Amino acid sequence: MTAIEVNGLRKSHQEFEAVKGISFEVPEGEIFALLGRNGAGKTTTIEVLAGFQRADGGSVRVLGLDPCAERAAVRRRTGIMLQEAGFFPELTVAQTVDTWRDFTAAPRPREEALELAGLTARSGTRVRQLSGGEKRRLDLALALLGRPEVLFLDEPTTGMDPEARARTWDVVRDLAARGTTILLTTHYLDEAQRLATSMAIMDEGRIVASGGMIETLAARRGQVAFLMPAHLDPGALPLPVTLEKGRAVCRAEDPDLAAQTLLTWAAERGLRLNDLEVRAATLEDLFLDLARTKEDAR
Ligand SMILES: Nc1ncnc2c1ncn2[C@@H]1O[C@H](COP(=O)(O)OP(=O)(O)OP(=O)(O)O)[C@@H](O)[C@H]1O
Repeated sequence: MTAIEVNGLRKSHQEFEAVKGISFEVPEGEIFALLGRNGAGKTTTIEVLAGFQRADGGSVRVLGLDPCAERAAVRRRTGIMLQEAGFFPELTVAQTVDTWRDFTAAPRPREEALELAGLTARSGTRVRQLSGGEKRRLDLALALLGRPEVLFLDEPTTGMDPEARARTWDVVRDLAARGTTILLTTHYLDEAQRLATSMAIMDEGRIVASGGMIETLAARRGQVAFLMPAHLDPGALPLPVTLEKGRAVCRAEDPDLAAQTLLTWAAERGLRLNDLEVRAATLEDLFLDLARTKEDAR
């Protein structure tokens, strides 16, 4: 079943059109990353999906429901973690969770929610004493309280240390494996690449690239990079390279094969290709390519 359907969505803030007719679908149990620079329209899209804002055009469905017309039903079955949470600073973590439990139908036990978010040890700490990353974790605990079928996570790991980030990824993966559909935004491209099964990249309110993560990246060229040997003319190499910050970079559909060609060529000449790196395309490459294409079009 399709858990989230967005069809030609448009949304303006006063005069400014933040979302200009976007469409995508997220099947049940998938992790979908909505990506893009600051101001691309990601949060606006989440706010419409969560029923906080009404679409100006197009349609959205969450679990087959209209988030605006059927707000109560959608709220019961979804969880949301927005960028700015409104907590009461004087309450402890445990008191905050208990307060939210009172407003949640069939909530998880407090200890379970804290455990999932890695906050058990901070249970008695006042919210004002939490670090930024810990506040994000408290947000996650609250978003998970109602055992949501769909979870919206707006920059869930911002401010978290590497360990907390990795732990959050595990929680997200585990929830998806049990059937929860997750739509997340993040500026950490490695995070999106590791977590999401599919993605859409937004720019100025439009989707400029989308698809399955593995398929999208596999269709792009990877690269082989190495320190350019001194006194070697790049034109003499068996494959074309560009020089980027002192490194020779060869873009190739099959980077393993390109590396073999380059290494064999070097060995035959008694040369070493130092600091050799061979890798498939990354989301960061895709982002940079999109930025270059946009720059060239100007
Ligand atoms: N309430 C509002 N009133 C006026 N303009 C708004 C409002 N909310 C958002 N905008 C504008 O709409 C555009 C899209 O904002 P949005 O928050 O959806 O982007 P975003 O992709 O989530 O960005 P970020 O990565 O910075 O969170 C921005 O230019 C923003 O300034």
